[in-house]
Amino acid sequence: MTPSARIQAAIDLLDAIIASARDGGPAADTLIARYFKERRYAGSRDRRAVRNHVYDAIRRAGERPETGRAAMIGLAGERTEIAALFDGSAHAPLPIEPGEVGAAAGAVPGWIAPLIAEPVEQDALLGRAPVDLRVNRLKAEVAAVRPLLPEAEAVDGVSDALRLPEGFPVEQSTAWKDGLVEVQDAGSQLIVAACAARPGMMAIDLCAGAGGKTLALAAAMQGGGRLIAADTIRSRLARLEPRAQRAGATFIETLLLDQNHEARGLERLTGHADMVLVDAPCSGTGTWRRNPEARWRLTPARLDRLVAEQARILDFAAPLVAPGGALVYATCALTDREGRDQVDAFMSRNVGWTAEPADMPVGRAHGPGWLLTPGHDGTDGFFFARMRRKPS
Ligand SMILES: C[S@@+](CC[C@H](N)C(=O)[O-])C[C@H]1O[C@@H](n2cnc3c(N)ncnc32)[C@H](O)[C@@H]1O
Repeated sequence: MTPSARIQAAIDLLDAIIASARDGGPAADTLIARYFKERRYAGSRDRRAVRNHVYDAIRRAGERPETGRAAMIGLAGERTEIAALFDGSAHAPLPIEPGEVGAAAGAVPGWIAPLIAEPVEQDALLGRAPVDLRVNRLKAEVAAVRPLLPEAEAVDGVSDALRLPEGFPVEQSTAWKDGLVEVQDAGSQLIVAACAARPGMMAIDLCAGAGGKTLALAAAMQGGGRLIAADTIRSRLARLEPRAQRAGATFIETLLLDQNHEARGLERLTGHADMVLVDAPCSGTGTWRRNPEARWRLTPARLDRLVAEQARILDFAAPLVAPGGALVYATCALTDREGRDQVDAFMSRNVGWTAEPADMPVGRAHGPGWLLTPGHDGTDGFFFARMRRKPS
């Protein structure tokens, strides 16, 4: 492909990504993979260049652009080498018309900017994310893994974390294939640390998904005790099984819950858990550096629905906790409605709970909980809080 044809390919892809964000379709990565599957003539350098153009244009535009061409013209306004490729040659975009305007630059959609927690550095939400690993203590110590991944660096304040450069193909490494490491953001690892899981505990990961945090809880429990991974989506829980096998975490039980009838499936566990983790569905504000087009999908109505669902999940999670046990609430969102205010509202709806300060070497206190942000901590963005149920 010529450099100009790569720009046109990026424009075509951006059109598909914009429509998909508007209509709730597949993620940008899926669309890019499909696009190149149908265009075998594109070599690896073409793919890399097109992908970079697409993500540069997505990162640059806080609001969802009208068209892919507008998104790329916006980028061209800041990069003359891209502007020069709108040359009208074969397979190239038509020249930029005088007065043709590109998409506006910005980090965050205007409607959500004022809702993001006050200390968050909004520009850093769209930076590039490294590949963080968690050393799986069920199989290895950090010191034993380091020589296997010499490119990896330690992460201050997160004992089992190693950090690799963006895009490092860790899944091709022996350490990953043998289950010595899992890909997991250092911030997620700190949430699991806040759960203070220990061998012999009865722990429930209530929104387990494919089990990223379940596996870390299993390692903290050293395979001893009872660990239940629950979710409402069967396909997500199914992805946990092979990961657990690879990690040697074979004591995990999975529990498929019926959406809106969760309490029924959880009834026999009432009052039994030493720790319940609610890693709630959320706006994903804190992971925009990994999925930058996700900010074009979010709407005020969707945020309202998420906030209501988080409150509902907290309310059916709380009765599971034994007296003296802990409820840990976490989101990868940075709006106060989903974090600080959600926990404050839970505490005012329920008596007999105390918020425990996290006091970690990374992050900062925020209301009843703890905030991690890309700008301040170099992790994905998270809010989490640990609430202790009064002993009986
Ligand atoms: C943020 S994701 C969890 C990520 C996962 N804990 C990890 O570390 O990889 C939120 C999960 O909550 C699940 N979920 C949504 N509504 C739920 C509900 N009512 N009860 C239980 N899980 C729910 C979603 O299916 C999704 O897998």
